[in-house]
Amino acid sequence: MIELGNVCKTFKVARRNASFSEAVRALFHKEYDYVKALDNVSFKINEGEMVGYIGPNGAGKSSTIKIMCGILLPESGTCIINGRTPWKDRIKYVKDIGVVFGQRSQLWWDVPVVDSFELLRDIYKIDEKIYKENLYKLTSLLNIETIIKTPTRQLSLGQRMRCEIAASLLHNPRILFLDEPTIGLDAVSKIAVRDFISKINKEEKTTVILTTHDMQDIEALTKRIILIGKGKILLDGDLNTLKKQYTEQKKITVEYASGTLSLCEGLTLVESLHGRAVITIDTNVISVSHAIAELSKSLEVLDISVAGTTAEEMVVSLYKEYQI
Ligand SMILES: Nc1ncnc2c1ncn2[C@@H]1O[C@H](COP(=O)(O)OP(=O)(O)OP(=O)(O)O)[C@@H](O)[C@H]1O
Repeated sequence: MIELGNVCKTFKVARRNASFSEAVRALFHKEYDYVKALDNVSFKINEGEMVGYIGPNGAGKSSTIKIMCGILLPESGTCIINGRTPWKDRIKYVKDIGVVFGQRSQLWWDVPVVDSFELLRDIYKIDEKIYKENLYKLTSLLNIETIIKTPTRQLSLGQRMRCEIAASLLHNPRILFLDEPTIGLDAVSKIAVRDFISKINKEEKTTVILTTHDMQDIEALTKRIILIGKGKILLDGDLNTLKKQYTEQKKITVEYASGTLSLCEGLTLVESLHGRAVITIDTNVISVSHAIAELSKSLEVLDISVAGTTAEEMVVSLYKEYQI
């Protein structure tokens, strides 16, 4: 169980001066700005849940993850994870968590990946039998058996990311923090990483907290999302409910043999060409079934498809509404 209560974090940043004279003055008298990265952040995550932690650039996602990992201290608030405060019981606590920062590596750069794994086995004091079992399971599931003998620096991004994920799970952590794990990966690698995350959440009941800007990751993996903006938690809820709530428009594509397109209130034509029309429906004005009935009155319809709301569209609406 993860429980954060009113966590606040402010960074003190030396002010950059625009002019040369100001820069010289700053040598003798430094001025600072204060950036409120987290402003009373509170949430609870149950064991075995997979949660998407989303927000625009600079919202405070990585700062929250760093606090939950125990590598950043908040100035106030509480953070209790599996009964421990991350930055206090460090040695015991790290055995419970696995971390992947998509933009940083936890593998030693110049040595073969398997040597990094061996070092992690020593650091976490993983029992030999468990280590061997996990190494076999993770390398085969992530399809990295042949590449772990290669030094990290010679791996492609997708290969390295799969090795990073294996490294984070060698010690059987109950919680996995993933900060942009699919950043920069091609479509095939993204799907492989997503499938694996989904598998360990379902089969091992590992709690997963995922931050990403890739809404396809969110759509594929999480039921619940927590939205942070300007350091504040703005929303916490079920992805499908939010999708319905935050997107009033649906897109409908009609293919027809004959007739004249006539649009009633709530319908807007996006494009029309050779018996095929794309129309948006404002579901606040007219329901999808009524819209289809109305269109069928004036057209000999061959085929109709309604596109569901994507998480991407929902996020655009959310960011607009919260002005973040
Ligand atoms: N070490 C630091 N020193 C000073 N300011 C920092 C530091 N780390 C983060 N910040 C500031 O805190 C705020 C939150 O940053 P954070 O990295 O948590 O955002 P984020 O949501 O992870 O962003 P992104 O999606 O761009 O990675 C930003 O305004 C950032 O500039």
